Amino acid sequence: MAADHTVHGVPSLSAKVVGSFAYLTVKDRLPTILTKVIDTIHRNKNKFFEEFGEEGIQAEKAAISLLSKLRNELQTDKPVLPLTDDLEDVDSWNQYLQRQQRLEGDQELVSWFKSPWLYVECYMYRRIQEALRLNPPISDFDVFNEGKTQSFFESQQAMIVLCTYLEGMRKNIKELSKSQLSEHFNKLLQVALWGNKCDLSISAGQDNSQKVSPIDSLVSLKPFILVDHSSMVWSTLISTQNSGRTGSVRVDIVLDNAGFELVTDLVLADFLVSSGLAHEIHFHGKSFPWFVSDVTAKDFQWTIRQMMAANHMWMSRSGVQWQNYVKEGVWSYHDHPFWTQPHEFCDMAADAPDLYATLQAADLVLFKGDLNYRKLTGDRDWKYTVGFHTALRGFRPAPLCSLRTLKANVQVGLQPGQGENLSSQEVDWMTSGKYAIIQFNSSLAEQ
Ligand SMILES: O=P(O)(O)OC[C@H]1O[C@](O)(CO)[C@@H](O)[C@@H]1O
Ligand SMILES: [Mn+2]
Repeated sequence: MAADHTVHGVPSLSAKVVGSFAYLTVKDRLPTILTKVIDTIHRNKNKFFEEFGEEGIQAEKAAISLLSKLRNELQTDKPVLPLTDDLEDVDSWNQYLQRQQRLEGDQELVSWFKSPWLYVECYMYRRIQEALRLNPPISDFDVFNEGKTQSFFESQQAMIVLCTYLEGMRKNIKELSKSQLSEHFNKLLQVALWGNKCDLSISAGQDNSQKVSPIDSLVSLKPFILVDHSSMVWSTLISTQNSGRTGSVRVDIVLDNAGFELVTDLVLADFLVSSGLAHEIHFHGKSFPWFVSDVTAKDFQWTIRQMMAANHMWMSRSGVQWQNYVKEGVWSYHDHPFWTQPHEFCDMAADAPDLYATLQAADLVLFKGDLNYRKLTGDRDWKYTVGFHTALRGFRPAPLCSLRTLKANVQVGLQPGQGENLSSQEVDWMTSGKYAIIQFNSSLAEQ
């Protein structure tokens, strides 16, 4: 299926619009990320030496040299180059480049500032991976690991609050009425939503010792949820129970960031299982380090181990419970190369039919975070009032819901005038992470 730069006249967001958020990201934010990656590799020089001797040092130098070259290509708007490493997704990436080239036509080569933002930003993370893959002794080094670990430890206080809430509820969860369950569900759905904001702001403000509860802050955050379809998500879960089906209810969570956000997702998943609303949770993560803080298999396992080892009774008890869920297969972690590719999700059925079929087996799919929203909507310059269903362009493997704080300038499904009002009050409302959506679509028609 062809990616199209303009769908029904709706263009992809791109750095070619000078001054746009895409432009500022490609011009300033991406080179800054690359500089930090280079610095991280350099700071770990001694570790590479200890592990691999002189070969480790050579690999460190060679990787840094490839990344500096990458930064230079980006900053001088050079053509996007084919990948040359041995990962399983190389052909798919190189075919995608050809696809983009066909859309560009003969006149212009695909390049950093001219092509769709979604494509070039994803490509940058894949090139970081290439720089490591081409230098085998350090191929598995996660350049974003330090930040992810730090985010986990900085939000301990908020995690304790969440685990205490969860363990308190677990005791008599089977006796709760439907309306009590629905209240807990709404709270934990919102916690998972705001977990996408940025850890510290929801956890304990600037000061970690000040114990602001992520549960208590939900009330004051409520006005910032621009679209709230949580009742439809609830109805979907309940209807699977009422339909008299014998099979088990399965919820898939397409994860976003490690650290506090992942813990909020695991707390929600635990609630779904322990309440009996779901019987199986499939988590989908990334197969290599991606967009700075996204969850990989290692992060997933590390997080559960850290929880188990925590020096707090309820936190470690939650960790033990989660480890059991994994052992029993009630929870499972999956990755698929498609999640670390640049495709809009409407391409999934054609380009990753196995993954699409996997999602079709779910009763509900939750998509966490901003990047997943950009991929759901194709990262296009949609009008605010266009329906979510329209923007999904046929992507409907199962009833789905996006839980996302706004960090990029794409938003659909707003009320007439809502977007314009926000724009007149706050220029950066779409990118600051202050606003959020719980946006649902079930298969057949516009909501
Ligand atoms: O982790 P999230 O919520 O997907 O956020 C990452 C987002 O941040 C950005 O870098 C923009 O701020 C986007 O490229 C990306 O969509
Ligand atoms: Mn992310």
